[in-house]
Amino acid sequence: MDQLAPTARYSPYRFFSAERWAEFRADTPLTLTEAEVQRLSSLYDPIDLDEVRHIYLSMSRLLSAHVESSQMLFRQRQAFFGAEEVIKTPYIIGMAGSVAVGKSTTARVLKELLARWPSSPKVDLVTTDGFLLPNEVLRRENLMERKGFPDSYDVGALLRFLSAIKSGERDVRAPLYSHLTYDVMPGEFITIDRPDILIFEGLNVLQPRDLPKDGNFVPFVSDFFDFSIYIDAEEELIHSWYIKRFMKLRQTAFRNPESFFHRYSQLSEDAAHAIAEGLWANINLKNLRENILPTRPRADLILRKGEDHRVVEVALRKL
Ligand SMILES: Nc1ncnc2c1ncn2[C@@H]1O[C@H](COP(=O)(O)OP(=O)(O)O)[C@@H](O)[C@H]1O
Ligand SMILES: CC(C)(COP(=O)(O)O)[C@@H](O)C(=O)NCCC(=O)O
Repeated sequence: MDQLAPTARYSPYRFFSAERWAEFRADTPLTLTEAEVQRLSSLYDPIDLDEVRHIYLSMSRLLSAHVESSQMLFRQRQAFFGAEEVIKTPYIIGMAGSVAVGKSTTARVLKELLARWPSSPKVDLVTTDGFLLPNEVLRRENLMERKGFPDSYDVGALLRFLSAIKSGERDVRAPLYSHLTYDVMPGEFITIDRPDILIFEGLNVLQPRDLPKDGNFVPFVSDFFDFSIYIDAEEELIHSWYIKRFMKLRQTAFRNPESFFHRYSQLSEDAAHAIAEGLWANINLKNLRENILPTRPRADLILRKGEDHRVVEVALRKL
């Protein structure tokens, strides 16, 4: 597929090799140990301390500057409004990218790094899978083959959640999803209580939608973001990561009789491989091409991963 760097003369981005990007770390201290990084990395998306040092510390330093400037703006607005109350709301970082590109690991590592800034901000992480419609509804609406597509989410609930967070509400609940049952978990929630920073991660978080003709306010999910990150890689690489992960899961998580995919652990290697290829081609690749990749140019920062899951190029939107 395409390279990140554009052929067109104007691009809203500046592009950096991983080596160049690493230099922007400056004096940002490394606050994670190898053991902590291993705990945060998922079995299927390896990351090591070197990658944290080279890619994540510069990212942490950049985000620190952005968060600080938004806090300064908040104080100035407070001074501007005088006696009027101004509510301090969480700084929201949106994170998008394909299935199997490694969003969860990036989000978890980033969360830990941000929480270890000297100011010790409260950082929370929410994934959008909890906002998927329950399988019962997806089946009824013939959407099981579209799990992860924009129409498989309860977009209203998602927007209500972000709107409550941005209004500074306390104890806002987000529903949870289980990869074991392949379904949302009825009655299970994570409660978000006015964090300083919220990382909001999911396939479609940069998705726009049709604008209502009547001029009423219908927000995009990304309207609530202060900063957005897209995790990118060549289509063929993500494909291979998805298949490898599926084949590993077959020997681990799918062995659990309660796993939705348990039957695939009983199949021959070839038959399971064919199932994984089908899921990739019919659901995840389609979703990547139709809905996810088109949102890439909306991100403030793009991390492009290479062969061994390492970031090889970074694109940062010019201000
Ligand atoms: N069928 C599954 N069983 C167990 N865990 C899974 C399954 N599918 C995905 N996961 C885990 O769920 C998380 C999210 O996966 P995914 O949506 O593909 O995004 P990403 O790979 O970008 O983090 C990952 O940590 C992944 O390892
Ligand atoms: C649950 C997901 C839709 C990801 O959801 P997200 O947190 O990005 O909203 C995805 O991991 C998934 O399970 N996709 C369905 C196709 C498949 O089984 O690969």
